[in-house]
Amino acid sequence: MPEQTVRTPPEVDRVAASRAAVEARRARAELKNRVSSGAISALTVLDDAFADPDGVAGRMRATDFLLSVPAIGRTKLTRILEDLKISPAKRLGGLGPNQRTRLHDFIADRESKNRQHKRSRLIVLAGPTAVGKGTVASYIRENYPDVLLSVSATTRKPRPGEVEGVNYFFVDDAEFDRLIENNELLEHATVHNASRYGTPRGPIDEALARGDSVLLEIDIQGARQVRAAMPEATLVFLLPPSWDELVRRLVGRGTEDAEERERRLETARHELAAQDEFDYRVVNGTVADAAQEVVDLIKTRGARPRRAV
Ligand SMILES: Nc1nc2c(ncn2[C@@H]2O[C@H](COP(=O)(O)OP(=O)(O)O)[C@@H](O)[C@H]2O)c(=O)[nH]1
Ligand SMILES: Nc1ncnc2c1ncn2[C@@H]1O[C@H](COP(=O)(O)OP(=O)(O)O)[C@@H](O)[C@H]1O
Repeated sequence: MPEQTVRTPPEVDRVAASRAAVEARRARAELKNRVSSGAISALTVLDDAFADPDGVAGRMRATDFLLSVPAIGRTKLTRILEDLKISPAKRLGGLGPNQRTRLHDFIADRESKNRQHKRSRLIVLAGPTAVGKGTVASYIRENYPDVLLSVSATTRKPRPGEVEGVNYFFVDDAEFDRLIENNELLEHATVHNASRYGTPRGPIDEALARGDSVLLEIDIQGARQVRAAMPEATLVFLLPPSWDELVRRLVGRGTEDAEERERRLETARHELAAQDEFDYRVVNGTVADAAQEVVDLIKTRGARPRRAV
């Protein structure tokens, strides 16, 4: 029989205590990871800590807690602790009432700003036919690589030079139906009474989860659906400098015959009437200026909607 280690009671207590300490450290590390990955809100952790000072959250040090909050590093930490009048070694459960209030307000304010900040990350660019939506969107894709341009699915046939997966995902009617049935489109519409167009939901959800900005260049029916599905989206309406210039651009593009142009201009009159539903209006005078204005709106995170013109 193997020789057994006989432990005296105090030693048994010590082993158990050290196991418990290791387990508690592991639980605190796990909680820190969940806060830093955004899986759990820092405010929830704080509420838990104050409700149960001896629990996992309550035993967490103020320093470790703050460092797990996204975008707080060592440099900011020192200033924040000073402002909140909390000593670095303090555990959350051991904070006094005033310290609790200050820390709670600080985190609540931060989380509320972050929510606003996320709100303007999804930007919808819409406007009447031939105003230059496609041109401005392409300019943004080429010159502002940190803005992701959503690639729509469409049943229309590719034009010469258009690339699958860059300009559109070209699909047939059956595939478009399948995308709708599987709830894979954030919005979809039949545009100009012709082809169907839709925004794939997956890449947008992934980009927003990463914290990236996404631009959708879609028609007005689509913009309304996005607003209903994601009220936090920012809607931008692109305007022509004048009606005559809009007609010039439509004719100049040369992609529609006279009858189709008339039909589109008739639609454009209705579309222009929808501009007040949008958060911002941007005049497409020059492509570079309009693109810059749209990108500035993406970067003005959390700003309250204002009229650009
Ligand atoms: N609702 C919606 N409209 C889209 C989508 N993708 C493109 N559109 C719109 O469909 C219209 C036709 O686009 P396109 O076929 O490229 O032709 P264009 O009119 O010559 O630019 C434009 O008004 C686009 O804004 C989409 O995913 N959803
Ligand atoms: N700022 C601008 N100034 C002059 N022409 C423009 C401008 N923006 C776009 N265009 C031209 O107007 C036409 C329509 O633009 P397009 O991007 O196809 O419009 P939309 O996608 O809104 O239908 C194109 O020939 C394009 O080159």
